[in-house]
Formats: sequence, C-alpha cells, structure tokens
Amino acid sequence: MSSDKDQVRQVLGIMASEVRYTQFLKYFLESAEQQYFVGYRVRYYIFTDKPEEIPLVKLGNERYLTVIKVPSSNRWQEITLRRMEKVEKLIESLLANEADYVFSLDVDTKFYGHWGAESLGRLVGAIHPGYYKTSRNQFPYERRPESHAFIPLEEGDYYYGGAVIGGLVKDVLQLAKTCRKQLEADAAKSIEAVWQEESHLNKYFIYNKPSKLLSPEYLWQDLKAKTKEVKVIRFSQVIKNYAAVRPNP
Ligand SMILES: CC(=O)N[C@H]1[C@@H](OP(=O)(O)OP(=O)(O)OC[C@H]2O[C@@H](n3ccc(=O)[nH]c3=O)[C@H](O)[C@@H]2O)O[C@H](CO)[C@H](O)[C@@H]1O
Ligand SMILES: [Mn+2]
Repeated sequence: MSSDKDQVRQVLGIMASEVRYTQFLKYFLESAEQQYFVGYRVRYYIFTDKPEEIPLVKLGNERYLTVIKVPSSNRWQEITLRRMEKVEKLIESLLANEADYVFSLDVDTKFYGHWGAESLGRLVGAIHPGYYKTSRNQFPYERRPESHAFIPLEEGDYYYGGAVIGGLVKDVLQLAKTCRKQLEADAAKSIEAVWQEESHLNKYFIYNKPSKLLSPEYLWQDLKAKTKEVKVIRFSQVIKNYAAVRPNP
C-alpha cells in the first residue's frame, strides 16, 4: 500500500467531546495541528452536545473542522458506547466518498510527537498502555459468556485501547457497524460489557485482525511513569479528574 501524500485524499479524525470534555479540545486541536498528519488534508469531526464551547483554533492549510451536534447524555458509559454508532453513521453519510482513512480518537489527549503516514493501514489498532506487559489471561476482556464481547481465557492476542481506532474508511465502517450491532444485542439483554465499546473492539480484533498495530507510543497516559522501552510518546491521555468531568460516577 502506498501512503504517498498525493495518493491519500484525506485523513480524518473523529472524536466525541460531550458534557465537560470540550475543555480538552483546545490542547487536543492545537497539538494535533503541530503533529497529526501535517501536510495532509485533514478534517476533524467533533461530536458535541455543546457546539458553543468548541474553541477557536487556527487550522493550517487544507485542514478543516466540522462540528456535529448530538443530544446530551447523563451517563458517560452511554457516550462511549455510542461512539461506534456515531462513527458508523458519519462514514455512511459523509465520508465514504470524501476520505481514504479515518481515525476515531479520544479527546482527553494531547499529541507530543509526530503522528503521520506510518500509522496508516487497512485496519489499525493501538496496544493499550496499561496492558502491554500483561499476560493474556489477565487482560480485562469481557469474561461473561452472556455478553457478545465475551472472550475465553485462552483467546486473544493483545489488549487494545478504545481511544484509537483507524484504517481505511470501508474497514472502519465494518468494524463500527459490527460493534454497534453487538452493543445493541447486549443492551437488549441488559448487559453492558466491562469496558463498554472497548470490550467489543477487542472481540472484533480477534476475528478481524488489525493489519497494523500501533505501539503504546501512540496511546500513552500522562500519569504513567516513563519507561525504558517506550522512548517517544506521541499521543497521551491527559490527567483528568474523573469526578469533575464525567456526568456520573
Ligand atoms: C486509553 C483508552 O483506550 N481509553 C479508553 C478507556 O477509558 P478513558 O478513561 O480514556 O475514557 P474517557 O473518559 O476518556 O471516555 C472516552 C471518550 O469518550 C468521550 N466522552 C466520555 C465521557 C464524557 O463525559 N464525555 C465525552 O465526550 C471523549 O471523547 C472521551 O475521550 O475506556 C473507554 C471505554 O470505557 C474508551 O474505550 C476509552 O477510549
Ligand atoms: Mn480517554
């Protein structure tokens, strides 16, 4: 696959920023302008219940931002659960003919280092920074057989973070659609997977393996101590006061 700049029509970042998460957007966008696909056509899509709180950030040449208003939720689990549905709808309604690649990203994050074409692939996942040293039977996969996200102890390759999902628009659509259906099937049985959409993502990746794995360089957490093995941190979750930013405990 060539990822030459002229052959990539557009790369997109999709993120949810609901309830009090708009406060993270200024740093997210400012740092993305410095690091994320610089030199490519990029369009950010931001889902929010508070469009008036989206900060004005100066965007570079051929970089655009679209705000999509969504209803408010009272449960943070609801917000993350519905990300798959948002990604699916957005790709179906807008992106199919507009872009080649898409990434869904958490907004409570900052870019500290270059993130470019080396991250592109048909289907892209990132290894969760909390579990790259953990053995498989300790991964926080959904372990209740009643859930569609269920993974038995002897299955699975890695534990992937829900904060970074990417790939070709067509492949990300397939992922989002499948996970959305599984989430709905669980909801119909009144079961919510232990890590919501992240649990379903992990299940999907067992049977539909990512063609590219991003190391925890691409998904770090500011609160984690620096380690010898991860030398460059490119994208990292900021430290947040969960009680202050989420709508419920
Ligand atoms: C590092 C990583 O992989 N983090 C994942 C993890 O915890 P996190 O603690 O990172 O979850 P989180 O609170 O950041 O929520 C995920 C994302 O949902 C959005 N949001 C959430 C709550 C809210 O009130 N408003 C709002 O806009 C926002 O874009 C946020 O970045 O587990 C979540 C599922 O449970 C997601 O899979 C996250 O991606
Ligand atoms: Mn997050």
